[in-house]
Amino acid sequence: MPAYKRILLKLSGEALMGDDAYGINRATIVRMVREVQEVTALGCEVAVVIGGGNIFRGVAGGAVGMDRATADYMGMLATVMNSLALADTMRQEGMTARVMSALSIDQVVEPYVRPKALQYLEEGKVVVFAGGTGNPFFTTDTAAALRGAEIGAQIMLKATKVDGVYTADPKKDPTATRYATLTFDEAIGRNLAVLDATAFALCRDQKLPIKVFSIFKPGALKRVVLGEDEGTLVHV
Ligand SMILES: Nc1ncnc2c1ncn2[C@@H]1O[C@H](COP(=O)(O)OP(=O)(O)OP(=O)(O)O)[C@@H](O)[C@H]1O
Ligand SMILES: O=c1ccn([C@@H]2O[C@H](COP(=O)(O)O)[C@@H](O)[C@H]2O)c(=O)[nH]1
Repeated sequence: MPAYKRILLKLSGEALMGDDAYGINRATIVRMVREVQEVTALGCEVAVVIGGGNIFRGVAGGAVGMDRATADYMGMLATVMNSLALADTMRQEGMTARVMSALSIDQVVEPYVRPKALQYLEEGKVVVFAGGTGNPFFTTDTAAALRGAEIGAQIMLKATKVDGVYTADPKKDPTATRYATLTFDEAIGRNLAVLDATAFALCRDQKLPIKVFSIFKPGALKRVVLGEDEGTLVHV
């Protein structure tokens, strides 16, 4: 039995590169989709937000010298590309997925309409929310928190490149240690940058817990959904 009826899963865009330098690695996206399929098979309703870090970030090197808002819109378009790739891979794996975008690109993708998203979830379809929040100066972590709250998800799951929340960035500080649990106020107060502060604050205010775990660990998503000990829980 899944521990949650409905989840919002935030997938790392950057992880989609696999061992490549850029873009979408085929084997990696298929592996991610199969992990999602495992939890839909448990009867869990799944909504997904995927980042754009494998293609473009408004604050990264490729955007140097650009107007920030323009660069951010490019980043949001990158998330639309990743979302389309994800939904197409789901289709190939026998799943039914719908992409809904916060940015209006009618020829390419359906617009985000909350009641329609809720209907899809109730029908057992996976909903992929594309285009972030639709606003510059935000991130897909904040989009995940926002959509998670809107759809009444019981938890936001951040599947990322590290296996939890650490006392400092474990990629920069090898002495950092992992928390099993911590509060939103601790995460914000200690400037723990595994999610941005806006996302932490929104989840705190909406009482939407977050689980951070590794996207690279086979079976980790299923273990989280089954309520087993995996990653770090951030709570009120
Ligand atoms: N205190 C911390 N604990 C854990 N990770 C941290 C911490 N501080 C910084 N990080 C870094 O945050 C990263 C995860 O956040 P980020 O949103 O950038 O990645 P992502 O999940 O790949 O997102 P995207 O979808 O944008 O590509 C980790 O890879 C880790 O290096
Ligand atoms: O609501 C949003 C979401 C994202 N962006 C821009 O897209 C890129 C990619 O998203 P990541 O969360 O970093 O994967 C981000 O760097 C922003 O430039 C945005 O503007 N608004």
